[in-house]
Amino acid sequence: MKLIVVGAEGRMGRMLIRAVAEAEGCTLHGAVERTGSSVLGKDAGLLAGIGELGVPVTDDPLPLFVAADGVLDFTAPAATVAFAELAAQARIVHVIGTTGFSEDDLERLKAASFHARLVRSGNMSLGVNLLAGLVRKVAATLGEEFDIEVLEMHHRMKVDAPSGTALLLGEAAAQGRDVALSDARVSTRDGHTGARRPGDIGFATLRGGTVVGDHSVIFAGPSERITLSHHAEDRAIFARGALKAAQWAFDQPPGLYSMDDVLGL
Ligand SMILES: NC(=O)C1=CN([C@@H]2O[C@H](COP(=O)(O)OP(=O)(O)OC[C@H]3O[C@@H](n4cnc5c(N)ncnc54)[C@H](OP(=O)(O)O)[C@@H]3O)[C@@H](O)[C@H]2O)C=CC1
Ligand SMILES: O=C(O)C1=N[C@H](C(=O)O)C[C@H](O)C1
Repeated sequence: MKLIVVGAEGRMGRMLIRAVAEAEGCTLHGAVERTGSSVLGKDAGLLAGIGELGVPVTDDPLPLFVAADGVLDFTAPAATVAFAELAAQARIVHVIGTTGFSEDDLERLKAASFHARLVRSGNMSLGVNLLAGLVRKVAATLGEEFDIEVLEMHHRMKVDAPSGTALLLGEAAAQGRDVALSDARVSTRDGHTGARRPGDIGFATLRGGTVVGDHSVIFAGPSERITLSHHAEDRAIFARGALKAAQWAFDQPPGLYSMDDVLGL
């Protein structure tokens, strides 16, 4: 499978270049960075620290997209929406790990999925997607006397909050309770907030250091508490999931898919 990595210089971009170069049946077809980036023209393999691959980083995605099978995209919302429109024109697979989308962005991704095969998830790891299933089940089993709080911590460079994973886990809890997350979500508390509303799903965000990604869903009930957690130790887990998603989507019709579809959960 001929794959392009966009956002090649990023933390995930460099990890993805390494993962594609090592994966059986995959080749790195291209590497893209934004116009003005200091790494344009540099070899993608050297950028990723694995030796020359003969793939220079470019800021011109279109010629690459038309001759590729898929694109791995962990960039930023505006960039991803533009790449999805190109993936739709080229009728290829677009694996989207980017987080922090607005409702309008999500509508545009949906439109692109009429022609492209899109797989989008706030977390591409096996562990988090399994955890989401557990959260859904526990939330469906426990009543509203158990308060649900989602706690996350990430490295100091992360730009969006709550994390895509926290929202994915919050969605799972809301599905378990058969409510809309938008009605139950409480993302900020400051000052005299009053008592907690029954049924709220709260989010708390910590940022600092080099933490790859820690998430806990706490079910706090009368005199007892259940905590379900995931700790990401290496970004390789996200890259592995993204590659699996690309290979799975290769045989699918156009559409918007999730990691549940990819993993058969
Ligand atoms: N779903 C998942 O499993 C995971 C999701 N993520 C998400 O992936 C995204 C990226 O994370 P991370 O790698 O840490 O972030 P980085 O900031 O390290 O990397 C993003 C890269 O994308 C580049 N970029 C931005 N806009 C464009 C553009 N228009 N064209 C080409 N390249 C562009 C950035 O360039 P510049 O610096 O010049 O802006 C940067 O090099 C985030 O949204 C994060 O939350 C991260 C890990 C796992
Ligand atoms: O920005 C990150 O680093 C991560 N982003 C994703 C998120 O928003 O949940 C996934 C992972 O936790 C790392």
